[in-house]
Amino acid sequence: MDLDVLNQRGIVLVGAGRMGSAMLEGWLARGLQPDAVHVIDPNPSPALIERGIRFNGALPDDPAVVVIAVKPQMMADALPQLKGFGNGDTLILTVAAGVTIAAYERAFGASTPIVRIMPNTPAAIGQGISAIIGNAAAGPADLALAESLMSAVGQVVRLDDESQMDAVTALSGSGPAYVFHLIETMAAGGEAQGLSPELALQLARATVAGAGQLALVGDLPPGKLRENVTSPGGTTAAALKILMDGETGFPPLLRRAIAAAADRGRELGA
Ligand SMILES: NC(=O)c1ccc[n+]([C@@H]2O[C@H](COP(=O)([O-])OP(=O)(O)OC[C@H]3O[C@@H](n4cnc5c(N)ncnc54)[C@H](O)[C@@H]3O)[C@@H](O)[C@H]2O)c1
Ligand code: PRO
Repeated sequence: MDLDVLNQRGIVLVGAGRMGSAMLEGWLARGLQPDAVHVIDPNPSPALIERGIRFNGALPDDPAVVVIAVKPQMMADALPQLKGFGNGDTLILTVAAGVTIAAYERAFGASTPIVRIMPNTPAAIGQGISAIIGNAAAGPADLALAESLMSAVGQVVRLDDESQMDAVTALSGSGPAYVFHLIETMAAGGEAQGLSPELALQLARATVAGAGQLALVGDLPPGKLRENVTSPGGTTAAALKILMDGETGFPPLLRRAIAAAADRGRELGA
């Protein structure tokens, strides 16, 4: 990633909580200079302060990028102080769920380049995936800069239309939580069969991580990987009969869960 423009002009991060810090860790690891980073956050993390990042101080007049990573519910408090970064050369990036590009254009002005991003927390270890979409004022160089920043912390996909963002949020933005819950519930299932909590958790974690890695790096689609585990008439088939049930299994359950998350995204943006 070419960080020269960020190291020269500076980057402002508004909100350094779980998602803001996860991205910042990835950028620092790839050569972003701590003294080029200006964080606005009323509750700065001591770990970040120790890195030499500037907190809640004077901001550069013309930073290359402003990254907004506050909760959607805090947006009305956070945006007014940033208005001065609008209608210039500063690229506005935002990771907030639900909040639409139109809302940022109202705050910054429609000629401001704005890119909406939906990342996820595996960004903290460089294994995230982010979807990006820009407004009309965001040109190819703006999108390239947004893509370059987010590819420092994982994969990046470009969306065709902002209307896809709530579905993306429901799938990959919130998705790590579903997987962590899968680990919890698989471990609980192992415990119910007599394993100790520690052993059940170790087995569940390694199984989900290993299966995830296999699905990511190999050429085989997940359905084929599933078949490769499933001996006819064997143990896996007995479990999948329950999990793949069209009425009570994963398919209707995850369809409902992802729909609920997407609906909530639409509500947050309304
Ligand atoms: N956590 C995730 O998995 C995830 C994934 C994708 C997108 N997001 C989006 O990222 C954003 C942040 O979520 P999070 O989980 O990091 O939340 P968080 O609560 O961990 O972090 C938010 C941070 O914003 C700070 N803050 C509050 N008001 C502020 C203000 N007026 N100005 C500056 N900073 C302020 C808080 O002190 C906190 O550190 C949300 O909009 C969320 O939709 C989160
Ligand atoms: N975390 C945020 C939320 O729960 C957005 C995606 C993941 O709203």
